[in-house]
Amino acid sequence: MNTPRTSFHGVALSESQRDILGMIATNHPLDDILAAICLMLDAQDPDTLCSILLTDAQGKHLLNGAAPGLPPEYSRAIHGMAIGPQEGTCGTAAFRGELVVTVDIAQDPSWERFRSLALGHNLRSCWSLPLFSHQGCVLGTFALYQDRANRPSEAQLQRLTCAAQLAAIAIRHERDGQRLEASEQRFRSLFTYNPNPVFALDLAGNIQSVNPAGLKLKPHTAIDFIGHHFSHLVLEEDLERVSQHFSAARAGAPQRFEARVLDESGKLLTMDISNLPIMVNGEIVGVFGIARDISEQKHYERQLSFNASHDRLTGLLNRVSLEDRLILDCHISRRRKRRLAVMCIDLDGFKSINDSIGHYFGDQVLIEVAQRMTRQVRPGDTIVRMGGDEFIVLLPDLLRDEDVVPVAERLMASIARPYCIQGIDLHVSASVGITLSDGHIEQPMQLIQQADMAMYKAKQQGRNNFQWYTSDLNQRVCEHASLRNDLQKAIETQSFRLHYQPQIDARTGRVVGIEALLRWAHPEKGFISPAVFVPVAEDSGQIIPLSLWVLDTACAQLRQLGEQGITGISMAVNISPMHFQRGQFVQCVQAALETHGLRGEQLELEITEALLLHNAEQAIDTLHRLKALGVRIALDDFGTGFSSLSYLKRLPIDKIKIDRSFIQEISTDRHDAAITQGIISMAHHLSLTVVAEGVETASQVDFLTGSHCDVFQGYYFAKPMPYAEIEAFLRHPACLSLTG
Ligand SMILES: Nc1nc2c(ncn2[C@@H]2O[C@H](COP(=O)(O)O[C@H]3[C@@H](O)[C@H](n4cnc5c(=O)[nH]c(N)nc54)O[C@@H]3COP(=O)(O)O)[C@@H](O)[C@H]2O)c(=O)[nH]1
Repeated sequence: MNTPRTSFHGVALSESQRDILGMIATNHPLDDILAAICLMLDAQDPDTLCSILLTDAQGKHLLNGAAPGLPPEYSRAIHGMAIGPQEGTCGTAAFRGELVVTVDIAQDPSWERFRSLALGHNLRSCWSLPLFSHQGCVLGTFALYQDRANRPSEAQLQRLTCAAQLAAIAIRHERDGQRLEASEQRFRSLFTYNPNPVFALDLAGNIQSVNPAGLKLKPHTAIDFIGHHFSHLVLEEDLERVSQHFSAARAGAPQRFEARVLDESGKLLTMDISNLPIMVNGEIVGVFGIARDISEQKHYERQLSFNASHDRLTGLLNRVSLEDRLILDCHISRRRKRRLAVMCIDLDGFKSINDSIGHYFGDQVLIEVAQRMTRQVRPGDTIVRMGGDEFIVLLPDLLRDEDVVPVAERLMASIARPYCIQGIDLHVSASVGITLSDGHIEQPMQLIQQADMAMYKAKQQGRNNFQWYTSDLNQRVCEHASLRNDLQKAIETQSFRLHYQPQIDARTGRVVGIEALLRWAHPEKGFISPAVFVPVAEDSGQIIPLSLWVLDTACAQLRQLGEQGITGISMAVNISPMHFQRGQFVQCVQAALETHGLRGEQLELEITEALLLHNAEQAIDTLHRLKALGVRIALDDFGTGFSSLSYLKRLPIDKIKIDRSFIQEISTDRHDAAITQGIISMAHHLSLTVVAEGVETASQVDFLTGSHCDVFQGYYFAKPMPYAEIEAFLRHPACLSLTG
């Protein structure tokens, strides 16, 4: 080896060391530093030649680091040598992780692959130390070669160790720098490309940096962000809470919370914010604020919760919200020592709107009803749509019980005003049930039941009125419910019968018609009057199947009478307003006539004025269609309803039936007598036949005959009777006595 020999000088070494450390500190390229270390060592010990090899990225091979004294051809040849148990001195040292001394390359079995190469360059001995990272990974090797078989002296080993340490420091420094740079780049990417706004705040809460997504919040004032306090971004109402979270994060506890900010356009955004402490060398130096815009999500959440608690059609609260509101209102009235009124409001005549002109019109009426009601109550009051046409109103702050009356009256009056929908005038009214409480009630929902019972009473009282809850109502409502159940069973088992009552011509005394009257023999309670169960069936809708059965049976038995040779009489059937108002009513009548082979004139439908209360135009149209079938129409219970004469002349009817209440006192009460005579005379002017109902005495017959009444019906002639009896009765058509 022809390298100059110089003696070892400790001082010189430490100076060179300082130089090299300086190079490291000033971030010289690693190649230069490693070469300088080698040159330093080569200069110190001319007997040796240095080589620094570095592990590749996979840690499997050694690559040239620096070896300025070694023949380049040799360095090139060993570049990429494997790390392994028998891979020359360096490959083996890297593999074992310890100093490996090869005294004689010519003899060493691990030099098999490179022996001739080494010997050809006059390299005979090699001593190699592995270089380690902080984590104990092998970074490379530092080796000394000599041109003779030899082992290292103590001083040489010291120099080797010292130089290897310097090389390790340089390599670590460079790798740490690379790692730091990579980590910084990764962090910067996370910051820059984060789709959510990210703010770095100092400990005082001033914005130090903001990413592009954050800048978008207020693009025109972006520059103003930096150095400003985060409070400029936050909505004032949320500021105190946000500051508390910031302080907690600054104290080391990561925070997550929601807050509202205003964007550039003044739009209010709801943000899901994370506040994370920024930790540097174990010290908190600031806080990251990472915000995610959840405005849309919040919007949907609000919508979902609104839908869950509100009625879609009217926007009022729905049934789900009722109990909570009621509990709250009980609490309010207890605390303020006020009265709580609960009103149950059910619309009268609403079903017929739905049934006759369709749900669109029904919906529009409900929307309008909700708006009108809302205008009649105070902001602290509650209106709930229970479903269908039923509403609950809660008034939690009444001074006295009677204060509910004007509210109920206002509500009823506002509901009763006509509804003009697509040019069609519609009318509904309201039946209102009221209950009162001081808020001290264990089960507040009982108040709803009480108001409901009172509302039912209002319905029974003729609708369009309000009624108070009283304790005896409970009993009646229970009876009503049980009657409804029994009715259902009776409908299913067809347990009804029809009785027939004759109608007598006043001039001839002959039977000109019979009226079908429904009869129900309850299995336990015995005979129940239709005056009791028909209204229940009307309320529950059970009247429809019942009415259909009556129509069909009456037609079938009239046909049967005809087959027995009993002809020339008509069959009168009572028609419920609910059935009449159904869209299919005319078709039902036509079908019954066809099924039983009857002519229209053989059937007489008895309707009441209640039919005309809601949508009279529609009712008149239906009557015309029935008349077109030949069917005759009688106006029943005349004199008890509103008996509007203007309507009467427009109605396509054939008869009026004077109500029994007038006939009863006809001989003794001159007012009833006068009214009856007036009705008869007016009806005749309109070319209508007059039937007197409930004729019981000869004097009544005399008076009515003298007043030119056309037809009589009543116990004086015959009570309603079953089919077999009416058949026998009609088989012997003797003229009935028309005088006492
Ligand atoms: N929708 C339907 N309503 C019906 C049907 N069947 C009957 N009803 C209605 O029920 C009410 C009570 O009827 P009812 O108990 O049958 O009473 C009728 C007669 O029995 C009774 N009547 C007849 N003559 C006399 C009498 O001289 N005195 C007296 N005290 N009562 C008498 O009057 C009732 C007949 O009423 P009307 O129908 O008005 O002619 C009643 O409102 C029935 O309409 C049905 O199938 N469907």
